[in-house]
Amino acid sequence: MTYSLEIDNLTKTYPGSDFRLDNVSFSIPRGTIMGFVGENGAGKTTTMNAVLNIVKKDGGTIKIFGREMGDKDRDIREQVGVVFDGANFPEMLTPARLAKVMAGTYKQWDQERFLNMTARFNLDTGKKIGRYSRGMKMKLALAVALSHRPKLLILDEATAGLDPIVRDEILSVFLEFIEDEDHSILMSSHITGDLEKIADYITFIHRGQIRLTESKDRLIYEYGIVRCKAEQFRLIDRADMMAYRKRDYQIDVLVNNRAAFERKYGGMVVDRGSIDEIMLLLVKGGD
Ligand SMILES: Nc1ncnc2c1ncn2[C@@H]1O[C@H](COP(=O)(O)OP(=O)(O)OP(=O)(O)O)[C@@H](O)[C@H]1O
Repeated sequence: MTYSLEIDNLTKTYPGSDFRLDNVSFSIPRGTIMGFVGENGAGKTTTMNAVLNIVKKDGGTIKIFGREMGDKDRDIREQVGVVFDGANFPEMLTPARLAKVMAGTYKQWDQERFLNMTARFNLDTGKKIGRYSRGMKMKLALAVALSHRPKLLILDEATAGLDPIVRDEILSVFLEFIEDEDHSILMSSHITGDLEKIADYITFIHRGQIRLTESKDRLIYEYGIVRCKAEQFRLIDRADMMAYRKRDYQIDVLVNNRAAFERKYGGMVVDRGSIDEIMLLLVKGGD
């Protein structure tokens, strides 16, 4: 399998902060979308910033298209499109002017694509960006990111605060983007329903540590949550639990093979878990 992005034992601390990105490792196969989820402050943006060389890593390796990126590697940098929450283009510019600036910045700038994308998103390219709504700014950021012909898109909360109709449009654009099997996406989102729709894999991060990377279909169709009473819980081998969480009247147990679990523990019912529920168990549960 070939990968667009390979992160291996990435570590990062900030001076004066007790947060630590702790040996973060995960990879994104070409042609796929990786959803990146975790609580506020878990380390998603720090990981993405390290990939982009915006923050300097303390240790580990990061390979984009098989190569480590140094400060001078403009060619790799150009192949990475970035959309961060609160994209801030100069407010006085119109998108038409902005496109001229971008055409001077990126060797591969594709003006026709930019015009197609802005038309598709109903963006008035003659209106100052300062007068754009938040959703329009996000769509503009995406149009810009896609117009320098990236192969990897890094999206940090790119659909946050957008209405469901705009989100749906944007998700379709992401799916079209990865139709080219050379293209991949790393996207963080607290809207896990969006990831359930389009991601191929999900990576869960908690307090700077990767808890799990798994295919979304396995998470939805093979993983499961057993909701059991204390006496049932005592019968379950620890090796069969990925995590568990004690609640008022029941204990939720995360298992990675629903069918095998039900065969082994006849009578215990295993529900499908949503990505939110699985995250809660991985984050709040014991194991
Ligand atoms: N420049 C910085 N200096 C010091 N600490 C920082 C800096 N940037 C981030 N942090 C800290 O690093 C931790 C991880 O932050 P990060 O932004 O990576 O989390 P996140 O998972 O993206 O969170 P969110 O979902 O809230 O966006 C937090 O505790 C944050 O306060």
